[in-house]
Amino acid sequence: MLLQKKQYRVHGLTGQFCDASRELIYRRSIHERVREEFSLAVSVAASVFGMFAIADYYLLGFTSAFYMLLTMRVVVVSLCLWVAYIVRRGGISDDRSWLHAVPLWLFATGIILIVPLRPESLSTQTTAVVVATMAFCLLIPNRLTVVAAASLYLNIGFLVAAVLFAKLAPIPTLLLSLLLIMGMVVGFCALLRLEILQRKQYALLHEEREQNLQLHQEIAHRESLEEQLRVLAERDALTKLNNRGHFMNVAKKLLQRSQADHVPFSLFMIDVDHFKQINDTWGHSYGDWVLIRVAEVCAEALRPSDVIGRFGGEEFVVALPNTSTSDAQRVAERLKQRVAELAFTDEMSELSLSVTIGLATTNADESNLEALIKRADDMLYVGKRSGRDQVVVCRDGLRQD
Ligand SMILES: Nc1nc2c(ncn2[C@@H]2O[C@H](COP(=O)(O)OP(=O)(O)OP(=O)(O)O)[C@@H](O)[C@H]2O)c(=O)[nH]1
Repeated sequence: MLLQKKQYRVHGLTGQFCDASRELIYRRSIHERVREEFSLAVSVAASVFGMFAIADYYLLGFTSAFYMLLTMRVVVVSLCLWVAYIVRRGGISDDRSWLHAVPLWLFATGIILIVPLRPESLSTQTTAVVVATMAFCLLIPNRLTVVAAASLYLNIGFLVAAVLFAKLAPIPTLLLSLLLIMGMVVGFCALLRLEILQRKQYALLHEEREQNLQLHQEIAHRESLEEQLRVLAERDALTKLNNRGHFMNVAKKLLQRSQADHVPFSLFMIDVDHFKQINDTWGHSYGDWVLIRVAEVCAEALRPSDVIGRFGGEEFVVALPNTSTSDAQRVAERLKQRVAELAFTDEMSELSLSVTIGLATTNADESNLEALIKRADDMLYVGKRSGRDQVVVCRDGLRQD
């Protein structure tokens, strides 16, 4: 934050960002607006400057001084309109920003040149110089240094011309100097304040944007952490199936729903046969891999509404809401078949894998998940004792295989 504040510090005299790269970025961001405003301001000022040819005519008539003034006005107006056109068409790139100064120096020169040709109208011209100084400051956006230099040239040039050609006495010269200085100071301060305010506004907007961005990143990071924590809390690290605790929570809700809807709810326990031998023969990591493959095959063979979890070790549990015993038995047989068909390569190619499944379905008013698991587990035990690789079904406390 401190670093950002430093980036957005504005210089008290130039009204620009102290950080040159920040100033460049700022200028680029307002480039389009400045281009249009500059072009419009120069076009309007050129038209007004040209219109004063009427005043020249009334003061001088068709004299040589009038024609000289007219020529000067035509040159200034044409050049200014040309620059305004260039700016509007192609814009001013950063390396050609001096083009902003050209119309100001042209106007200034034009106004100064009026003094030797119309020295008697000095008071009117003094007003014009003050107005022009203000116009430079207020109508030329974001170019404080350019404007300050051009204003200085206009005012000093005008004062010198007034002394030389209008033969101004020392006291009126002093008064005129004070008036011009006042005009320059007021114009400069107004522009400086405008520049500083604009940059502060820009800095605030950017700081707010950056803070918003950081906030969004923080929220996304927290959401991803929460998701990771949730996965850790609910998933089994090895098989990525629901862990026992999460399975129990979900299965309990499903069982309650089935009871409320008066539909059957089946559950089976799956145990990999002779799994210890797999570990002993190929090692623990191969055993892990077998568990992962069994978990994948089982999960793939189930409906989206069924829920599977790892109960512990090489034992899995499946809840089948709205499923009768006969339907659940078909699913169990299918699972057993899929596991048996699992193909292992290389070192484990000789492995013939089988599972024993104990199946139980709820009685009419049964809502105790633990009791259902116990019955399925009992059937699993029966299956293990009677040769493994089979599905053993229990309904209403009776065994059916
Ligand atoms: N690789 C691996 N082995 C595990 C994991 N959890 C439990 N086991 C092993 O699984 C084996 C289970 O052995 P037993 O309970 O005797 O069962 P079994 O060998 O499958 O025999 P039956 O179930 O009677 O067919 C044990 O050796 C455990 O160490 C695990 O996450 N990874």
